[in-house]
Amino acid sequence: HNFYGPKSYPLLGCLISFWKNQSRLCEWYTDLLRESPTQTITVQRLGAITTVVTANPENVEHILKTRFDNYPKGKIFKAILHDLLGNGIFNADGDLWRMQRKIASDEFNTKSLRNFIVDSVQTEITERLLPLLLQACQKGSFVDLQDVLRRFSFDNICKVAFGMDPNCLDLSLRQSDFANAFDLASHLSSKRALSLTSLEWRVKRALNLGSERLLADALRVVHDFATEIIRGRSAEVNDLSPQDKPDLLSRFVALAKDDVLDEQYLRDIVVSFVLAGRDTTASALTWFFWLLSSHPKVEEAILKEINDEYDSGLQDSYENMKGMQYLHAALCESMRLYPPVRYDSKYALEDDFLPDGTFVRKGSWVTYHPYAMGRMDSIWGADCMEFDPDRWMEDGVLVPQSPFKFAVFQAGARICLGREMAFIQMKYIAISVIRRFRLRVDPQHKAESIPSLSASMKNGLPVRVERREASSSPPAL
Ligand code: HEM
Repeated sequence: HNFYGPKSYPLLGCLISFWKNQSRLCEWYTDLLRESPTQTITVQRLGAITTVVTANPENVEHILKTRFDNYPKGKIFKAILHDLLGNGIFNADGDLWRMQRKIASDEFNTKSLRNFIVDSVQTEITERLLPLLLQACQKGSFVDLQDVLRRFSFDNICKVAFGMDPNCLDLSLRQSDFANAFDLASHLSSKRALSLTSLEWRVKRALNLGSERLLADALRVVHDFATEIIRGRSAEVNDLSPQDKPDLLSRFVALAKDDVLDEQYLRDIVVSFVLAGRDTTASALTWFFWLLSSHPKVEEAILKEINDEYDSGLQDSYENMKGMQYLHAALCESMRLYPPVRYDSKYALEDDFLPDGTFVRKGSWVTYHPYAMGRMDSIWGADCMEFDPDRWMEDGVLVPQSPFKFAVFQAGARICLGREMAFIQMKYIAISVIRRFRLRVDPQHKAESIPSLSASMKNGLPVRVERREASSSPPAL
């Protein structure tokens, strides 16, 4: 059977090259996956669980769809996020996951939730984002676009998940305790994954020491806050209808009238949504605006599409936004090269063979790697490193790619539930900003990502905001 991987030694495995490449793990895996004949490698090193990493679409389909039941999140991953998420959808497997998935995907398919998402995004844009950018434009100072986008998506996901507005994008206000605690709790929870062994954080947790003590304090703030909102909402339960209380929590509360979902379970579900929906869209848009700043032709083509669509009459409507296929292609193209979730690991319950012949031993990790997949000639052709939205277009129409090839939102049964919401948010922001402003990235800025699971830009993205002249539609703020 197939076995490719980094240079390894008896006992140590690939420990030495792993340490050498620690600051560039994604790039290192990408190089190794390119060299492997089937774009799959097996990584073994002292002290770590064996991991099969793949950038092969057939293998990805096998893991995420064909043998879905053999590749759950697994106990180790669940333990890391359990204090924050409990059994919420993002952290559950089996029947617990299936039940939440069914309810949540039914709700995500309703028109009323979609309208609510559109309204929340539009309000956040007109009342906070555009005034903030206009002010930066008048002052002529740099603004950290990544920070602005993160605040935007936190406000927005809280409104959609909880029906609550933390008002993070209003920089004149003190950041809410909930937002601070949520930031800290998610940061410290994911840091657990970087511990050498889970024993390290488990001992600290048992003794309430260091980062684990900080985490416990932050979790208390997050959970108390969420519980308070849930109690308030449950008291109103009889008056709830999707029209006047359209957020996700209210929908789950309405379904929990017969005690199917208890208070803690409701809390885990909504907190899961906040975690899943907060930094991903902000990360996608940060890299998108950074790429646009060095690809003026793409920016012009997007602006033309926007102006054509607006000239056709329908202002700021969902249909207008949906119609913009080149913009959609440009966003996909940007996430192909800079996926917000760079890699994602599953746990093998039983021995298995992947379609390319790679053996997976029971108890190992299996990682699919969207970042490396976007950089494979075998998938996207020799020009795979170029940012070219046209590769998604045929005769002016967007041609979607297989989700097993473009696995940025995962694929199969657990495909991201928020992808439509993410596109609504990204497209509205892109349209509103590009129509009115030109963002100039600080020429001194070096775009580097922080070596972590999510693709944040190190030191943010400093941009200067300029008013766009002579656009066919004036910048009404
Ligand atoms: C560009 C933006 C986004 C990207 C690239 C993205 C990507 C992903 C990925 C890779 C997963 C799989 C994670 C895993 O199972 O380990 C996922 C799951 C999920 N995402 Fe997203 N996401 C985005 C935006 C959102 C938003 C805005 C929401 C909020 C509604 C959301 C809600 C979820 C949920 C609830 C899951 C768990 C689904 C399940 O396990 O059944 N995502 N997303």
